[in-house]
Amino acid sequence: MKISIGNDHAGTEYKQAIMKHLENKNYEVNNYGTNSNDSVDYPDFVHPVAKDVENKTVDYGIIICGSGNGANMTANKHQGVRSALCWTKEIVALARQHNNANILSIPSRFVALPQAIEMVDTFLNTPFEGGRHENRIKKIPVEQ
Ligand SMILES: O=C(CO)[C@H](O)[C@H](O)[C@H](O)COP(=O)(O)O
Repeated sequence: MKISIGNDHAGTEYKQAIMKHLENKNYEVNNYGTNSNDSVDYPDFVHPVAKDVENKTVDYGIIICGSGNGANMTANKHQGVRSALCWTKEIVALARQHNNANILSIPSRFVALPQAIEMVDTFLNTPFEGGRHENRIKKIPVEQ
């Protein structure tokens, strides 16, 4: 499974730990940075992740910023992206089961690192339920 990951300065520490965790499990990970704690603008690091998901060159994206909101808003501007801002593993499970979320947005300043890692595992291992949820997600895009 291929995953793209991107973050701002508030997410660097979490990103590094999540990448290590994923690579230990043999996931293929594209890291778009940032890789330092210097202040940056989250869209510069989130758009590349969302483009990969939009173009289906990866299976999933993981994005991290302080509140998760800026990253989530940015990702959801891309066609076919369903990015979910989550702060518990239960919400993550629902985002996969009901919404077929393809990007997980983690608010690093509001969840502990072990919980964030647990959320990532839940995200990657929970299937979409389909059924009644299929029609609903088809209605999400604004008609052109
Ligand atoms: O974009 C955000 C809010 O939606 C993220 O939480 C950022 O990480 C945050 O705004 C960064 O804040 P800082 O004061 O510049 O560190």
